[in-house]
Amino acid sequence: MACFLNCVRFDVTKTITDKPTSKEGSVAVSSVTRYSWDDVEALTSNFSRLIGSGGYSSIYMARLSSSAKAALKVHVSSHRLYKIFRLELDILLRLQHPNIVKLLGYFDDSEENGALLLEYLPQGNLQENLHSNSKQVLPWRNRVAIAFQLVQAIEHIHEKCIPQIVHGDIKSSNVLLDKNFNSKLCDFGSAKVGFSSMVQPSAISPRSRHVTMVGSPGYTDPHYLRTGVASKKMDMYGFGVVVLELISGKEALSAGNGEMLVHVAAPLMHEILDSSIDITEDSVRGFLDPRMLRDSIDIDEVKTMLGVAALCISSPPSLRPSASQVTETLIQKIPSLSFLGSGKRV
Ligand SMILES: Nc1ncnc2c1ncn2[C@@H]1O[C@H](COP(=O)(O)OP(=O)(O)OP(=O)(O)O)[C@@H](O)[C@H]1O
Repeated sequence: MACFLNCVRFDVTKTITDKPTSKEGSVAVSSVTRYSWDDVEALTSNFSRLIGSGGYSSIYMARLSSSAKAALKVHVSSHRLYKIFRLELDILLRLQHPNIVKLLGYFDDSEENGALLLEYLPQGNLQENLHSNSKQVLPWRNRVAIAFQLVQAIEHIHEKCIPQIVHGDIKSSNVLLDKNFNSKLCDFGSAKVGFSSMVQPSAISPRSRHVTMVGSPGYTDPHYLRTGVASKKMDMYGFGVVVLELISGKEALSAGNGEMLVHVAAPLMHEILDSSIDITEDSVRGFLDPRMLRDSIDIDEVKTMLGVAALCISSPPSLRPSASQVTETLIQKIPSLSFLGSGKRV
């Protein structure tokens, strides 16, 4: 299992189109509209329908026309949080990828108020879809596709953008789903931009021991927590936790007993990475989300996904795979992903 990702090298064609490298300044932003506050009020019918909320923002339903919906993310008004809005705006203006939420427009008073008009994702976030009892159970094929699309979004920001971007907060509530359950990465308010692989958070200075940590409980890379050094590998750690959520249907941090999924999964992760242990079908099935229809699940695909998760959450970070290595592994080991080329519902 040690060479899990490096052993597989075939000449394959990706099933989802990768846009050419987003060279700095080369992405057309002409289709992004700058709105006035009056426009914002009109688009949201005076903020009449709240569809989501986060630590820094409230998200409202907006209508561009009688049929076209959008989502308006209004950042909390403050001088400090304005910087987060600007960061997210500047990043989204440069990003164009089918698995990253699309920016349609924005409002900016250049002081402390900002809002982003985003494409509307009608199925909400992945966390709700996995953990809310009111939602339909996601079939295995959708879960594999969501992981595949998420890692392609990460590959794009890590390896195909100049300057490169670390998202900084990969978690299931930052993965949105469209009507066909295709995934789109959102929330770039914790991102780090403009370095090749590693950066110290700007809040660290020789004089100050104070560090502004980013990340969410259950998803945060322990290496980052120890060192305060953000890197692409912290995104791969968050991705590994999301893959464990997709396989098990368990929350990254249990609301019931406060247990972390990475701890629950640890014994299985050790077995998966230990090439001397032949992992049994029973132990793999024992970890699967019990709500899924078992008959339709290929156990080798589950083993592949578990192997990816195990490497992504492994420490030290240098042993973790890159996003492109994971993409390649999934393409080679999960042939059913080829259906994604058709753009149809799984
Ligand atoms: N484009 C969208 N379409 C539909 N729902 C959305 C959209 N954008 C955000 N949401 C909903 O709002 C929630 C919060 O969005 P987001 O993560 O961008 O906010 P935040 O303030 O940055 O949150 P955080 O506390 O994670 O930093 C999402 O989990 C999702 O449920």
